[in-house]
Amino acid sequence: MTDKIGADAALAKLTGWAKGEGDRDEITKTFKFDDFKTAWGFMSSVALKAEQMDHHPEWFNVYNKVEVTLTTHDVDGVSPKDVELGQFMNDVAGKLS
Ligand SMILES: C[C@H](O)[C@H](O)[C@H]1CNC2=NC(N)=NC(=O)C2=N1
Repeated sequence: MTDKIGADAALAKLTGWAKGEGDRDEITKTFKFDDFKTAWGFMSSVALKAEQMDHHPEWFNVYNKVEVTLTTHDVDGVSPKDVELGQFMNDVAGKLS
């Protein structure tokens, strides 16, 4: 079981993320890449990490853009798992950009 830390605590640790616009305790970021192939590579890397963690993003992809929302259903809010996955996404995107 993981702890709920809340969006503000997560945002203090993550570059470029923001509070989601929904009613839930969630964080969001839009990643932009050169093209669809690169966006898909990002999503593939993140998907493998998400499976390893048993922690899955909500995301929406159009061409080179991937809009991501992270929250933890098990605690009904943002947890350290969201920080870990969000940081992983930042790291992968940094290598692809
Ligand atoms: C049973 C399984 O461990 C859970 O449903 C996992 C799967 N992926 C998950 N992903 C996210 N984002 N939050 C969860 O609480 C969650 N729980």
